[in-house]
Amino acid sequence: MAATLFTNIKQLVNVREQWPVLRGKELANLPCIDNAFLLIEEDTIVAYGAMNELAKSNRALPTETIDATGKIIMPTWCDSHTHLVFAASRENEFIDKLKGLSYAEIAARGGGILNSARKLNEASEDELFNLAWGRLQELTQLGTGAIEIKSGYGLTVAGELKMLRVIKKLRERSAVTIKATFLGAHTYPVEYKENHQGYIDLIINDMLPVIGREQLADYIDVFCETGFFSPEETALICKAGMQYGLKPKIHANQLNLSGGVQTGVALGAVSVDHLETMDDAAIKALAGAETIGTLLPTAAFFLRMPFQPARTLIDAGCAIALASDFNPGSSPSGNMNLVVNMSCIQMKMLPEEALNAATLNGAWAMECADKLGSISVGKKANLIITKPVPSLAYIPYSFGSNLIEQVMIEGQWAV
Ligand SMILES: N=CN[C@@H](CCC(=O)O)C(=O)O
Ligand SMILES: [Zn+2]
Repeated sequence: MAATLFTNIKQLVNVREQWPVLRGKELANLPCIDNAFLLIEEDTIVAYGAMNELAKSNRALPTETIDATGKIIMPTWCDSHTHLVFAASRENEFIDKLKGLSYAEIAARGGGILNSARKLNEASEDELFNLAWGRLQELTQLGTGAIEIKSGYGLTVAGELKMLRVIKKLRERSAVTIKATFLGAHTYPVEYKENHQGYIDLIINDMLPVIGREQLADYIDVFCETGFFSPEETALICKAGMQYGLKPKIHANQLNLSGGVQTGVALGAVSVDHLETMDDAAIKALAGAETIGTLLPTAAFFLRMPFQPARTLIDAGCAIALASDFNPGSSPSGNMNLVVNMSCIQMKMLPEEALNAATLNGAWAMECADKLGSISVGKKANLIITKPVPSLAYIPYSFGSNLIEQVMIEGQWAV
């Protein structure tokens, strides 16, 4: 059996025998072992501890020993909110934004999501797969070992199914853990601008039955936002998805107090995501729920919006995850290292809180915490091995540097 032993690890990070979802104060507790060893067999973590316990661990000598002096080893990032499958970048809109147009104004001119939808419907499944595959390889090198990917740039029956089939193929061919989310309710297509119920009927009667039959998605998402889908429409669509076993994960409270958080909580959503615009009622609803609040700071950064109130949410006792929102319109980067940097710098999260939110709570927001998100015996060997670094806090502190030396996904080196 192939085994690898890492020795002399400066710090082994997020080591847990139990891995509950972390909320409030618990987020600041990041268990670590200094001067540690870590043993993996095939694709699985089988032992770890302090170096002085290695002799006692009573294991046969592994086939490979790697000296990790000066380096940190931690679980790979669990990025629980992305739109990784898209046909083309949108840097022209970026220029429009630099010239002063708002996100809503660009959307009203047929840009934004509708622009991506036009291009996606013209692209072939193979083209979309190849583009998404390239992005996934890049993100793996940046330490992402689990990722959620949404549809939502099709907005037609054929387009939405094409996106979900691309995600299915990515899942079949990649060792990265991938979860698929159906986001047919991302916006109203032009032809349904005055006929919202018609598009909702298309989602419920024509898209969901095929998605259910072919098991193309794990989750259902709705962009619950003023000018997009109302809380009532969101609930209707999510309930229809739930009939096919899809659990809700909702775009909520990005641009306005949309009611998305309360709607998501009432539906028992796995997560409500974005949360740039929160009031006391939304914070209270989230704090009292199992639902995870997923913060997407790079989207707030790119759109020059106020950052999510991470401190207030944590102090209120919410469970917080961090994700990239990688998409061509509002977050054209899937770099989770940057997400973690930005969460500390702009949202005042402590390094420990940000690392927990981007690993274990991200895994919970994709319901894969039984296999990923911490260094635990029996979990997958999905590991980030850093370059030599002075301390853990150096990771969010030194923004812009690539501190990752190697990434392991299910026991194999990512190349
Ligand atoms: N807010 C809605 N959806 C995406 C943006 C999509 C786009 O602009 O293409 C988001 O999460 O930010
Ligand atoms: Zn999104």
